[in-house]
Amino acid sequence: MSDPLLSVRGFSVVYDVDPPVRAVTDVTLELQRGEILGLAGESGCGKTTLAYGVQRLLKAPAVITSGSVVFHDASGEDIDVNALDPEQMRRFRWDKISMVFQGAMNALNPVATIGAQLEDVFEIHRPSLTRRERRARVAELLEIVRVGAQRGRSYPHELSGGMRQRVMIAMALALRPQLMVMDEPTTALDVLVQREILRQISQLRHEFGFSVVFITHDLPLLLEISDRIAIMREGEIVELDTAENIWTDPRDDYTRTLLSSFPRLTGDKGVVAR
Ligand SMILES: Nc1ncnc2c1ncn2[C@@H]1O[C@H](COP(=O)(O)OP(=O)(O)OP(=O)(O)O)[C@@H](O)[C@H]1O
Repeated sequence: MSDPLLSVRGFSVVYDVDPPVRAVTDVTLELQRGEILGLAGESGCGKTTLAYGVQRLLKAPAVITSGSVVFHDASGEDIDVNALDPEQMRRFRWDKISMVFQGAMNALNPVATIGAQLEDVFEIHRPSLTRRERRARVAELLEIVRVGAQRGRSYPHELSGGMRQRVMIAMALALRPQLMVMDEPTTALDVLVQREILRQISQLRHEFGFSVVFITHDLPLLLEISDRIAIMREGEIVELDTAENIWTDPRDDYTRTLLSSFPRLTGDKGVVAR
């Protein structure tokens, strides 16, 4: 049954430079509640522009030239993202969406403990919580992402890259968003750590019920983790289907070309259980 979280219709973005770059052209897609949607395509095809554009996170020279974005809130309300004023937009982003970037782990403050940084999120965005409640939430989050509550007292440099990226995921989960956008979130990590984190994200979204838009060049990884995959080429979505169908029965020539460029895809499918 269809239960969309986000409906994007006819969405286009142009970078107003000379000559103009049509980065995203007439994209229409529906993201389902609780699903992991992979965005795949070679460098420069417009993945990041699309993912940031629908949250209105792009700055000049980017111009959204057409399209609508509707967020179907868990409360039942439909939010027309284009109609929000800047203050409403800011609150919407914090309450409903979170983002994890490549190298986000390096954005942690080196002179504050992990626990203090997580507590800050609650202090700012959930001011009604008592200190005790904040601490309990932080401990719980650190357990959820398997960093361990006792690590709250550690400074970022005392943790491995994988641990720090888990802390960033904890931070992204803190306010219980309905959508998590992950832009190459694990690219800087070694393959085993990457797998372990992805397996966990997949489990967490079942538990918490959020949807994920997962952006990466790594199509084999997307085939493992995604429910559906959108293949982008030169700003357009050329194919959008279940990971299964993209893997076994790709319809578009470009999808086939992209699949054949990954030698890893000749063997068995990987280990990330969806
Ligand atoms: N600030 C900018 N000014 C002009 N053109 C830009 C700007 N940012 C991106 N572009 C162009 O827009 C197109 C889409 O870029 P985008 O970063 O969205 O692609 P991508 O698929 O996310 O690439 P990557 O995987 O390398 O991040 C590219 O042709 C890029 O050169």
